[in-house]
Amino acid sequence: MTPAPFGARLREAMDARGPLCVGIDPHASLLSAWGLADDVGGLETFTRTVVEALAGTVAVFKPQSAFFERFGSRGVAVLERAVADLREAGALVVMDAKRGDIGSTMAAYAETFLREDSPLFSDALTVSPYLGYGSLKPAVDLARESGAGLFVLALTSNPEGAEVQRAVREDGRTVGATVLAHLAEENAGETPMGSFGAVVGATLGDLSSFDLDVNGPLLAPGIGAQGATPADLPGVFGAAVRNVVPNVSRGVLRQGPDAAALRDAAQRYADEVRAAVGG
Ligand SMILES: O=c1ccn([C@@H]2O[C@H](COP(=O)(O)O)[C@@H](O)[C@H]2O)c(=O)[nH]1
Repeated sequence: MTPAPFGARLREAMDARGPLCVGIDPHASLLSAWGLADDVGGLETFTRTVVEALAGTVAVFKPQSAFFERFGSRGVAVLERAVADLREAGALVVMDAKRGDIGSTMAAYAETFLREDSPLFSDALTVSPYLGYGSLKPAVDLARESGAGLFVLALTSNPEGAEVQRAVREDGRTVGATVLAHLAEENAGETPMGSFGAVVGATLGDLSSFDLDVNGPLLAPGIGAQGATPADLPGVFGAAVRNVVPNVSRGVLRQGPDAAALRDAAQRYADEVRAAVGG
């Protein structure tokens, strides 16, 4: 049986656990700060500690695939196990792999992360539209079929993103605004919201010149280590703040390896998000 669409499952999870997304980014510097070796054993202990501490309370996790791929197939095995354990505990997993390629290759990426019987099947995947939004079609189609979702890079949190995303097209729209418009089309008519979200950095200040009302989720990295705070969210997202999934990775992970300290940090961010956006 195909599960409910990602957008509906995400809304339910946000209502039940709050919208916070905790990133699992096992940087070498974090492994070292936790007293772990920069090897697969350290990666495994780090990941298991985060999963065991937070999987029962946080709504969404965003493992950063790069930090697992760094260790080759054994690192990917740690990632597979984390995805399975997080989902088993009732959390949603957004795989941050930022895939994007010509359509025929995109289809293979989609099978890797969005086909239900794949070992890396995730509730949603981050993808790049910068080979043209249409190149993402195989991922959109498979996500619809498997009840998964996508988060498409629209306005990223890093300052370098602007040279591409704020470039103005011949029709006068920016590239980022065009990505947002595509997402609004994908999500048209979906309730409670569609499954095709945008990545929009929490670091970007006032975005009122963009139409963020895509009737889908907005994954907002940049809180914590990159300088944004939960209090910034209403100013950045305006009315669309109700669909924001704020991500914090290092801001939480730096509090480890103590499980209680990780839980406290995630709870503090969750409380600050609630105070800022309501709910
Ligand atoms: O625009 C983007 C898109 C993705 N990211 C990713 O989010 C986390 C942020 O980590 P922090 O430690 O909270 O800074 C990381 O995995 C990035 O690759 C982003 O930062 N900005």
